[in-house]
Amino acid sequence: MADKSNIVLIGMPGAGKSTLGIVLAKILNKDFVDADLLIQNQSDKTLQKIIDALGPEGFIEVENAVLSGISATNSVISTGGSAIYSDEAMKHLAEIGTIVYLQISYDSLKTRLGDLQERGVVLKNGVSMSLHDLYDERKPLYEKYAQITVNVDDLTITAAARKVASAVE
Ligand SMILES: Nc1ncnc2c1ncn2[C@@H]1O[C@H](COP(=O)(O)OP(=O)(O)OP(=O)(O)O)[C@@H](O)[C@H]1O
Ligand SMILES: O=C(O)C1=C[C@@H](O)[C@@H](O)[C@H](O)C1
Ligand SMILES: [Mg+2]
Repeated sequence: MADKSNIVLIGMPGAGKSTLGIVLAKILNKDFVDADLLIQNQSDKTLQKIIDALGPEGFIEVENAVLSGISATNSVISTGGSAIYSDEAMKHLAEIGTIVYLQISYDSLKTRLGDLQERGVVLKNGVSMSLHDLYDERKPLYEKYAQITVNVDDLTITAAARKVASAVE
């Protein structure tokens, strides 16, 4: 049987998966894996360079392959915001851990993210896609894969990490 000792964080870009993830790992006495850094390591390129070179669909293929190959145990795994576009990867992550959706409102997304173009976000329908379009497109996908949902609007990183820890313990 697969080891389900991992906590896998999903959610909108800027929801705090990376920032909160490491705090959560300390609270839960787990290791920490940032999937974005695995993608960079395995491609030897920055995320933005991969997106620029391969386009959104190409980046999603690379992300799918890297996430599907994760074999971590007893870790908090922070995914990138676009992980939910890869069904194979999400199924693998559900087999090796509990999927926790860090939910934020559209207003929080807007405040956290700033400029979409600067942030290196995957815009599947091209650069004309607004932040609102992105939120509406992704929200049902995060909900589809979530096993536990934790709203982290208006919480500090530490308070949000404690709330997630209580939800999973
Ligand atoms: N609870 C919070 N309160 C205030 N700011 C936050 C909070 N969580 C994250 N931030 C800030 O939002 C920004 C994005 O956070 P972070 O990089 O952790 O997001 P992410 O979910 O990992 O995004 P991505 O999907 O792009 O990897 C950072 O500047 C971070 O400091
Ligand atoms: O939400 C997104 O589209 C992304 C978020 C980042 O974490 C990276 O995975 C990448 O820049 C794409
Ligand atoms: Mg991150």
